[in-house]
Amino acid sequence: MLKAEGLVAGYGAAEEILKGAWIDVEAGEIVTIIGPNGAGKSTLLKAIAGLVPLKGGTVKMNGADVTRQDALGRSKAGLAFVMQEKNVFGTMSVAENLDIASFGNSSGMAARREAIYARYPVLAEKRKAMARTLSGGQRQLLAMGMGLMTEPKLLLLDEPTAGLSPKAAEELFMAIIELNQSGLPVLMVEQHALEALEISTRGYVIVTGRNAATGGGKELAADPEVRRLFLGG
Ligand SMILES: Nc1ncnc2c1ncn2[C@@H]1O[C@H](COP(=O)(O)OP(=O)(O)OP(=O)(O)O)[C@@H](O)[C@H]1O
Repeated sequence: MLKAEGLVAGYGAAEEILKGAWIDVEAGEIVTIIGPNGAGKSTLLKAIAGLVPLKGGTVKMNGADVTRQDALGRSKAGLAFVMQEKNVFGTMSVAENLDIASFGNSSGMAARREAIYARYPVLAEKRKAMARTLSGGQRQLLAMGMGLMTEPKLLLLDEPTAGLSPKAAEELFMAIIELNQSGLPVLMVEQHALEALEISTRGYVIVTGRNAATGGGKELAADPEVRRLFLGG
């Protein structure tokens, strides 16, 4: 489904952050990227989504080369990227946030919004509330709902549980599993590495912009070296 190879990217004149990283996602998978702070995990997701310009490498979606497409083109190709922070418009209502996420594809917008309300009743209850009044977990559901408004083929989530209480984080992981079971593949970056790997079909370890390890989610979560390096033993 997603095949990203040899990605080289960074910010301005500084040393490249991504130095040849690669990621595959197959249909039906949840794939998690873990690694130390500053390894380039978020940059990797942004490079896949077209939000950081690539200096090398290719990104393919379902066999189609989207490397030269900008972020909107990649969204139309089926990629939805949910940022870690500032991922909703705080002074707009829940409904307005969902509608603005339909930018470029307004036909059938109301039906898609209703489908998201059916999936996340809490958003239906709060449809007129300003997004800034939502709890952290509700805000993250709204941000994912905004991604779903584009009818993606692959959902990219950058640290979806960041800043959430343990209970809210667990609920969000459940929401990610449910989304995946409804047929949507997910590629996420997570600081809660162990919990995320436990629900993932596969995982990648990224260190200083390169692939350091890859394997099944549970297998990586149980790997003593991964545990020592990233999970505190
Ligand atoms: N917009 C930016 N401009 C300049 N440098 C940036 C920018 N965004 C990130 N960086 C730098 O790129 C490097 C990799 O950042 P990135 O956020 O991709 O890492 P990460 O693995 O996701 O880290 P963390 O786990 O801490 O979020 C860091 O040194 C960071 O300071």
